[in-house]
Amino acid sequence: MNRRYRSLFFALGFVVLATHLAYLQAGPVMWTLLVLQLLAYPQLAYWRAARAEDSLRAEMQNLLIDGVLLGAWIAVWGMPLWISFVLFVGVCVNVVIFMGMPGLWKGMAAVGAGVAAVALVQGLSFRPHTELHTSLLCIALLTSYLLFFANDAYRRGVSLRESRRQLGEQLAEITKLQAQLQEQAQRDPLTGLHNRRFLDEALERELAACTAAGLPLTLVLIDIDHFKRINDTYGHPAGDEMIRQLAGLLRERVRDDGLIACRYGGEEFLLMLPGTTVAEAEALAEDIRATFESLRVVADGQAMRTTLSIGVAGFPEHGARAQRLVLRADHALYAAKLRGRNRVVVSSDELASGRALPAAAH
Ligand SMILES: Nc1nc2c(ncn2[C@@H]2O[C@H](COP(=O)(O)OP(=O)(O)OP(=O)(O)O)[C@@H](O)[C@H]2O)c(=O)[nH]1
Repeated sequence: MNRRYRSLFFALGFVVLATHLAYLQAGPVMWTLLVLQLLAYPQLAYWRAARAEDSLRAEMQNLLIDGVLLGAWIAVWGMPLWISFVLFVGVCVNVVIFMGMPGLWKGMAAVGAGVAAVALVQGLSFRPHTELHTSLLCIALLTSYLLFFANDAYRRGVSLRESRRQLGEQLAEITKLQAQLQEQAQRDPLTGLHNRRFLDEALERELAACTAAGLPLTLVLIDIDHFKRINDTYGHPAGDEMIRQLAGLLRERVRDDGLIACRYGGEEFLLMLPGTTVAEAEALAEDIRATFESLRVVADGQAMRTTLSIGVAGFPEHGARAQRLVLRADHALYAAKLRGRNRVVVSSDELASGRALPAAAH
């Protein structure tokens, strides 16, 4: 990951340090070592990190090895001021970039270790002078080094902002899809009405709200009469069309806020009417029944007609719990079927106990 920078700046450093070696009139051994250090070593360091199991960890170690080696060079040359400064700052900037401030101490220790190693072997000398052109090249090298990193930080910042923007967009898309999925999970695909799962939750919620507000809530359970016969006579797609037509009619009648029409089962629909009394709901149910009775449903060129049986039960008269209310509406619907269909029946205590049902119902 650091190969480009290390190779580039060691190569530039070679130009700078070569001028100092020329000034020192260094022999071939020193030149060979410098070539190995500045031109061959970066490739070796990359090779080592690339082959390591944990490349990042190996590269961190490479940074410290850089520090030790450059520290040794500083000591070998008698600590020429500008060169020492540039190499020391270079090592420190590198370790801070890759390890943060805790890395600074490690970097300084590495340079110190290089200096100490040379001091042990050959003792320390102090020759701070560099030629003017070497000093100027040092300044240029350090400046370009820092500018390179600054530009890199800028580019990383830009790409980070771009990634954040893309992530934000993806998150918004996911949130939208989640909302769509949730909505679909609560809808019946044939009619687009809410499904039973949605209603079961909504009913608990609305019942609690109506109880707290002292408002009535009425359920209207609607079932298509002789629907099996419709399917058998006209075909299943025609039956579907009839279900859709009834759904359309119900949707039209419960357009007000808070009133909900749902497909409760195959050919069974439930209206939840918060704030509506049993008498109001009964009138609405009667209107729906009469409208549907006169409706000619056309599917595949065939006109069909049938009727609805409807049961009505309301809070607080017929119960205070959701399940109880649905059961009471179901009993009333059952009574409507038994009394000859095509009618609206309101729940009563007799119906709930089974006393008001014809013998066939027992
Ligand atoms: N076309 C169609 N038919 C359905 C759908 N869901 C349920 N059904 C059919 O609805 C019919 C309901 O039949 P039954 O429960 O016997 O009721 P019914 O024939 O209406 O008789 P009553 O309710 O007593 O008047 C069954 O034949 C189901 O196959 C659907 O989505 N589309």
